[in-house]
Amino acid sequence: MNEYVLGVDLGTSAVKVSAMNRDGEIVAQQAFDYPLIQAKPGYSEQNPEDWVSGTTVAIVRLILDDHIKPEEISGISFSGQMHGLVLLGENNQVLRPAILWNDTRTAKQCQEIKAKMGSEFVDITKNQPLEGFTLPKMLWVKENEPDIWSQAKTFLLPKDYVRYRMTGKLGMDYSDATGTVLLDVKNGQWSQKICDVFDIPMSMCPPLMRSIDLAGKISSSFATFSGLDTHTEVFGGAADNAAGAVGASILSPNMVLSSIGTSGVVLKYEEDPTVDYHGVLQFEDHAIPDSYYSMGVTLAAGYSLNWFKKTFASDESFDDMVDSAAKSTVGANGLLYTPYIVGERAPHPDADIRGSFTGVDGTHKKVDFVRAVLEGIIFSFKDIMDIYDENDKEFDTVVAIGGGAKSPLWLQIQADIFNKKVVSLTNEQGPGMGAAMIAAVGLGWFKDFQECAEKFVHFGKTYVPNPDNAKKYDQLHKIYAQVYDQTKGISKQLLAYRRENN
Ligand SMILES: Nc1ncnc2c1ncn2[C@@H]1O[C@H](COP(=O)(O)OP(=O)(O)O)[C@@H](O)[C@H]1O
Ligand SMILES: O=C(CO)[C@@H](O)[C@H](O)COP(=O)(O)O
Repeated sequence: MNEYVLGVDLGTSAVKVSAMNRDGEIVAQQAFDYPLIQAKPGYSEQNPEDWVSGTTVAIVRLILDDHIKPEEISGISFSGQMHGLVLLGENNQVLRPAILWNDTRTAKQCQEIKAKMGSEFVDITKNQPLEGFTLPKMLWVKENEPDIWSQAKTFLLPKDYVRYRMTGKLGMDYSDATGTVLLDVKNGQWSQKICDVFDIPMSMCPPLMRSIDLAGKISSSFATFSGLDTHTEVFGGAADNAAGAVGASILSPNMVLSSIGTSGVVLKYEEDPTVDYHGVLQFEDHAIPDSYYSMGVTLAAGYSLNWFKKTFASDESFDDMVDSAAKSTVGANGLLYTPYIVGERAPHPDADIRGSFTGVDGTHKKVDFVRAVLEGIIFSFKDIMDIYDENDKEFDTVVAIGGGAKSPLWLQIQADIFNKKVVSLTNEQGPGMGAAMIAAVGLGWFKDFQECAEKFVHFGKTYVPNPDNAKKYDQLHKIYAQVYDQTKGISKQLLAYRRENN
């Protein structure tokens, strides 16, 4: 009999479910898109029911179209978009749309956290309070929607809600729990102190588990709904970036992950829990027991490209639009783009900054704009890599994952801007692969992630920096790095104008 694990990658644009066998081969994949609700500038929400139905449809298609037999699915695990607040009431019903990681409405609540707790907050959570994180979102609901807050009994993160609907069991894994900034990271427990200061009942915090822990089995109601079998074991899973790092075999400090999904992430495996990036980078529990990672996030990486395509190139395919950038030059003929179109997180935590094209010239063509967008996103990653350089963190290999890693041109741009070799995977689905690996290790198919990665992770082409291009990009990055300071005042004024006139 065949045996499979399913890796559920609950992204921001879509859910992708991969079925993998014991030899680490992807035997089938299905995806289902869902919308983002952006009612006001800075707002970003999704309906948790869309995640559940999207995941169910993808699983049903694996069973009906790809002929994966339910009795052959031994385990399921998850990679989940981080930080999104799902509030549940008395009967675990969803109380309002989920407020997502890229929603930046909580500047006031972040200030309140800083004012009330100062550096003690960073000591406990290993992170600064930033708009995207879960605690500020809870405080926003408490302040702005007191009727909803008064009904709230539990909070979950996106993939935890899907897991709950599959198993009937509430829980959250440590890698995602760090991103709530309610976790006392050193002690591996919800922080009583933070709950007390902000008057959040500890009872709202779900039980904690490790990524590889068994959360439960498929419930009979979800089995009826999806066609799955009730023997299938469901494991905790991880934050998408932790799962992506596992799926890209980032298992030692000499390797760095570059992920272009809706967001962009530069991530480094950390062995030492006392490392201090002064809150400029995030610091999280890993999916691998007793280990950590640091990362910097560009809020609008793939999102910038989606926005550009939707707005200026809706008649072209994604591949054609991205490939057209080869007709421009290194540096897009002197055009720079900053990807701050929904605000930014690292290295400029600023909800009010907005994007820009700088140097627009009468000779520029659409291909220059496409190229500037691709390059600007990677310049923002370079800003984060420079923080590792400043902290004497050495690494020699960058592994690229996410939808953006589908483009060979963009992978070469990464190698040239980072001036480091960039390795792709044979399949760009790092988070989905990581989710499947978590289930495989949870089931005991492998003794640890290292052994599992040897079977599951397959590196593809290596992109080596072109020295001439690297030199030009170094010069351009120095110009790019000035744009944030030069545009932040203007961005604030424009945002105030929009708020007054919307
Ligand atoms: N052919 C392509 N070439 C380069 N980038 C692409 C291509 N297709 C999609 N993308 C980018 O990939 C992003 C989606 O990546 P994905 O990892 O699936 O995101 P998420 O997990 O956030 O849903 C899109 O925002 C888009 O910008
Ligand atoms: O906020 C973060 C990490 O802190 C994001 O990386 C989200 O986890 C969403 O990821 P994608 O949908 O872009 O994969």
